[in-house]
Amino acid sequence: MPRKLAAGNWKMNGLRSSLVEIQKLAERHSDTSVDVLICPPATLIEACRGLLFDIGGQDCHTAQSGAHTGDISAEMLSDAGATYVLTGHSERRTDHGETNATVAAKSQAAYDAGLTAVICIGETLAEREDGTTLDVIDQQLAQSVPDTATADNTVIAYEPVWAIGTGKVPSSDQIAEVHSHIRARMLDRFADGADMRLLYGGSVKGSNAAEIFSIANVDGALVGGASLKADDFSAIINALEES
Ligand SMILES: O=C[C@H](O)COP(=O)(O)O
Repeated sequence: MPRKLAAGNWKMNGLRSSLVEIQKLAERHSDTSVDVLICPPATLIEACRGLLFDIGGQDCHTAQSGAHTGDISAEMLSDAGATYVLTGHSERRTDHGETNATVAAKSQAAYDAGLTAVICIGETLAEREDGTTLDVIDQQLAQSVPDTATADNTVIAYEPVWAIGTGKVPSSDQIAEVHSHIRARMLDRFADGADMRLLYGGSVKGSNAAEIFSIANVDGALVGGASLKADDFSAIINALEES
């Protein structure tokens, strides 16, 4: 059985004053039975050192150093105390034109720096409505997940683009279909595919978390908005612990 993981992506939110939310969460979940990951903005990673939880970056460059103004490398994230990094989040794919090939290169850079990559995939609303969801997922998995992926260095996050920040959540059957499809592809491709953690992301809240965590092959969640406040994220962690 894969280890359960509750991951919070703060996106471009959070000042030093927000660290109190992580401290509160750490106090409440000091004996948690699940893995908890917080991906704050890069400016706060160093300040999170020593906290109870795993800390991750939200993106990294394909190179470890060089003339890339404004970018951050996986090695730098690791040096600041991160152990994970998100790659291929839909906001990076959409806003920054990241292709599957870029996502694979960033994920490989993460592995090379000793980080675990949380590789994000998911269909748009148009693709869902066209009935091409599983084809899109297949292509993203084939092209974004490096051949060097293992259950230790890789987490797959299924985030339907239309469910991110919208309050719209796919039905349990829709999540189950995609997660079982991803599991089958990971089993086909990797010897330890059964242990690779598969997260669902998109409008996860305390009120829907238990239902989502009851779905087969859902090993946790990648949470945006509801990870910003300790009370909200705590309810999701509780639901994962009880699942
Ligand atoms: O990375 C997190 C996802 O984009 C989900 O965001 P959300 O929980 O605000 O919908």
